[in-house]
Amino acid sequence: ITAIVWSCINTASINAQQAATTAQKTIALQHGAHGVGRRRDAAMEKWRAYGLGQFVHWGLYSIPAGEWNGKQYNGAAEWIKSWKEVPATTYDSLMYQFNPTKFNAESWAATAKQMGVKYVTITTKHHDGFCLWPSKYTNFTVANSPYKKDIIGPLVKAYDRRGIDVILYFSIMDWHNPDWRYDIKTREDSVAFDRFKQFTRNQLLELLTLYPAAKGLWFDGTWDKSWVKQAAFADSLEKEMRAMRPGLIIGSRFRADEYGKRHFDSNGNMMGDYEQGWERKIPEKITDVHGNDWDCVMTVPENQWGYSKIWKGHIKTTDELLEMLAKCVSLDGNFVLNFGPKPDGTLRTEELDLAKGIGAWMDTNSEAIYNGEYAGLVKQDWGYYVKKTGTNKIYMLVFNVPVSGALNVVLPSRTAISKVYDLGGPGLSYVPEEIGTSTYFIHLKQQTFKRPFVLVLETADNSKNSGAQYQKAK
Ligand SMILES: C[C@@H]1O/C(=N\OC(=O)Nc2ccccc2)[C@@H](O)[C@H](O)[C@@H]1O
Repeated sequence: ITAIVWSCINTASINAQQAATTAQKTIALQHGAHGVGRRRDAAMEKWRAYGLGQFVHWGLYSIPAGEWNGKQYNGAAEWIKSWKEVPATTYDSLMYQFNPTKFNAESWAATAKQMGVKYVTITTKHHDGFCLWPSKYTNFTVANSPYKKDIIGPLVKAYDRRGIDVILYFSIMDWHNPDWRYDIKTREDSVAFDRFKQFTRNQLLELLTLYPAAKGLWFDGTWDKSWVKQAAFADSLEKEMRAMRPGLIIGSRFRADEYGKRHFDSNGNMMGDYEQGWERKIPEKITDVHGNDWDCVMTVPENQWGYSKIWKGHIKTTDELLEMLAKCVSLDGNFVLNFGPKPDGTLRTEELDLAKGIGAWMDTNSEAIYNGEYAGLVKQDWGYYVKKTGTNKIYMLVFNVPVSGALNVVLPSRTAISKVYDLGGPGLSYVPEEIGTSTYFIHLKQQTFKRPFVLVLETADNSKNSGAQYQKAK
């Protein structure tokens, strides 16, 4: 017996040593993630519950709309200033054409409200450097356009008073500012970029001061070496902004740690409050999101954020976008759909139609989207599970009805379905057929469905009658 005991002790100690060596050693970081795991304060709990958001990309790029001197730009319309065919000064003179006479912040916000969005991310300044607010740190703003008036203020007010939270998009990269650098190679670069850093700090503090209702900042244009090398500056600026606006929400794209690691620091911990890497892509499974909050930002065409006259390639339909929304919420994320308003300030018809279609579905089914989280159930082909935060209510968002008409549900053992009903069909309920321990078929009552629909599962603990017999499979 002694020999057996000794061999067990030896095995255990060898396993412990192996575990220590394989576990990554934690690196001491000054400017890495400042928290591990999810923020649990009210502001972040609210962000986590949004489910559906709207992105708005609007600026001077909306005027050329992907075309220059009659030629189509192959990239994303909001990047047209970077096209070699476009002289920067000629692009910048578009400021003198910016006059969205039909712009109406209230109508944009009303469209978003009807669509069912809970937050909106609005471009204040994109990579081209044009500011949609009258910044006092540059002349390249709406104040010097024929339009003259602030765009951001009315938008914040119109959305906020409808209960839609506003997040301000801000591009660090600024092609208009002569002090912008892609990398810091010389003394001159360093002197210029120090001026640029102060300009950036001034504009961000200005935005937080002018628009105190804004709940967060969505940073972009932070991938170049010049900014990646500013770990200390960016960290201190983030701290300053958070101190100025308690509860402020900032994603993983803002800053790098002192080893240049972005989104996840050198110890693998996420920077910021939520992961911002899901741009035009959606995680496949829950392990892809590493237990973090995240949102997916999505375009209607393949890759156009700003208004583009011609939408090439596949244009996503209402049901495709609803399935993306369902998938995001089922995996603990939010889904943010982009709108690229026209230069006159109106929204394009295709986007208005999508907003109406999504809104109509949300009118019936939004309780399966808001305050939703990963249900922890075995994924089935028919669609997506969403669990209502803080309850045992589970929603089945059905997009693919099997030819059998029977939806398979596998629950954790000792859990039973106590009730099933259709969120959309008043009084339409189901009696599931139990075909194994905590395994069921829900036999749908109709054969064809034109739209995605939601069933509500109420579950109960049935550990007491664990030996329960189940109905003979029919
Ligand atoms: C929301 C989009 O954000 C951008 N760029 O996004 C990224 O760079 N995405 C990215 C890059 C590397 C990894 C993951 C995502 C911008 O250039 C674009 O014009 C648009 O505003």
